[in-house]
Amino acid sequence: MGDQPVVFVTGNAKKLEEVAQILGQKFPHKLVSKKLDLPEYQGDVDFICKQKAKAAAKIVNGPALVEDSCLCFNAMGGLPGPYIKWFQDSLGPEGLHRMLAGWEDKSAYALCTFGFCPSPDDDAVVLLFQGRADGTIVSPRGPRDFGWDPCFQPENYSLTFAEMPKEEKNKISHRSQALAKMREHFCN
Ligand SMILES: O=P(O)(O)OP(=O)(O)OP(=O)(O)OC[C@H]1O[C@@H](n2cnc3c(O)ncnc32)[C@H](O)[C@@H]1O
Ligand SMILES: [Mg+2]
Repeated sequence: MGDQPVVFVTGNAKKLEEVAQILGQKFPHKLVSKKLDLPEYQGDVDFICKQKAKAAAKIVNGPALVEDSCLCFNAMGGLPGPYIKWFQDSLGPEGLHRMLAGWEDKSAYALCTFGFCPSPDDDAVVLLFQGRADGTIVSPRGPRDFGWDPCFQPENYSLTFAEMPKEEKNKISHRSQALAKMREHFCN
């Protein structure tokens, strides 16, 4: 990989903001970002992240980092899962909460998977780092600046992700847990 910078490719400004806040200087490689909407692949999350990371590495023609976030409702066998973006865009946090109206089980988990692809070569091996936060889907509370944060209340907390100070979310979130694993890998 040499001294080439790692390019974090995402079309989501809020994701990028959190990644920068969480990682800070604690990453041994130079990390830059590129705002670009990659295809929304279908399949299980590992497959999606591998495809996404390979596509990104080809676009930037070098080492690339991507991330895919799922929101999984236990009552629905893990759906919407990787398809949450479309549900979030069409229904918003109210609609997501209402989707579970017919179910007693409101539990859910957020899954964040980073995919690191070291090169644009077809046979490049993608590394995955995953973090998970368990919680409950509640009637939305708090600012509306990031996706489904207003309707996700993490386990053992009385505030939704949206109501929490950013530093608090970043201590416990699916994203921070995935990044902790990634840091461990690259710093060892
Ligand atoms: O370009 P990429 O990185 O793919 O960015 P995206 O916005 O398309 O993101 P995903 O494909 O991973 O879809 C995840 C959806 O969940 C939302 N989301 C992701 N992380 C979140 C978080 O921590 N809190 C609230 N909403 C989140 C995000 O806004 C999307 O609507
Ligand atoms: Mg996406």
